Amino acid sequence: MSIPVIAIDGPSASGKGTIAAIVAQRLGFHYLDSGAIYRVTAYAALQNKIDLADEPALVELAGRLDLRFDGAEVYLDGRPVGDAIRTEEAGRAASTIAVLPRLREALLARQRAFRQAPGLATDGRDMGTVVFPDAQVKVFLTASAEERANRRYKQLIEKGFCANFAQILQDLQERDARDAARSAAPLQHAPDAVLIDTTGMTIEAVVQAVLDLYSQAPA
Ligand SMILES: Nc1ncnc2c1ncn2[C@@H]1O[C@H](COP(=O)(O)OP(=O)(O)OP(=O)(O)O)[C@@H](O)[C@H]1O
Ligand SMILES: Nc1ccn([C@H]2C[C@H](O)[C@@H](COP(=O)(O)O)O2)c(=O)n1
Repeated sequence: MSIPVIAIDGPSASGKGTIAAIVAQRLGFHYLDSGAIYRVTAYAALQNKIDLADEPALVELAGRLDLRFDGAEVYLDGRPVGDAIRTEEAGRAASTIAVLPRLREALLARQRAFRQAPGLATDGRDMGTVVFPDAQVKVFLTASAEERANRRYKQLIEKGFCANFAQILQDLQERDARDAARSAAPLQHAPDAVLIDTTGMTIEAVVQAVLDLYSQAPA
């Protein structure tokens, strides 16, 4: 029997990471924030003065990245990167390199290594379509662009960042458009993923909906 995977994909600030992390905690599963891998790769590229369009250099960098995850913290070369990868600029840089097919391929094994007993809950853009196509539960999580921008605004303010609602809404729409338009593993609602529109839903209600899907999924 294969190790169960709950794959949650969807656009920016739809709540994928929040929901996947809580689901993982409730089930005692491992958790993978695949976006953090793209974010920290872009961060490392900028630190190493690598052009974000230079695919061969990025592939080489991805192969030698020393990454460690501990809860919500990501360590690069043994040092915590903290909120430096959580800004909208870092999200844009991650989305920029994420269009490159050979880079995506170079990051696949790193993501699949998170599939360990007793199970994995993960979030991203291609978790159910490319990285774990045999996932037991596939969810496409979304919410209206305004609601997502509002959630991101509050999240940034809580973290002590400056935030402008109109700018966030524009950034988020641009990032989603780029993620959906690329030819390699685009953001999409795949036919075998259950759509959950979380507009107006509480976090707990969304968590429960995903847990219900898991309990109904064939073993
Ligand atoms: N159903 C919900 N209702 C209200 N707020 C929510 C809900 N789900 C998530 N949030 C809040 O929205 C914010 C964004 O959520 P989160 O970071 O999980 O989104 P994401 O989809 O993983 O974003 P990204 O892909 O850009 O990293 C968080 O502050 C989270 O607490
Ligand atoms: N599976 C994934 C995860 C992330 N990306 C890219 C595209 C996103 O805009 C960017 C940041 O992700 P986030 O942290 O906001 O989830 O990384 C991807 O292409 N595939």
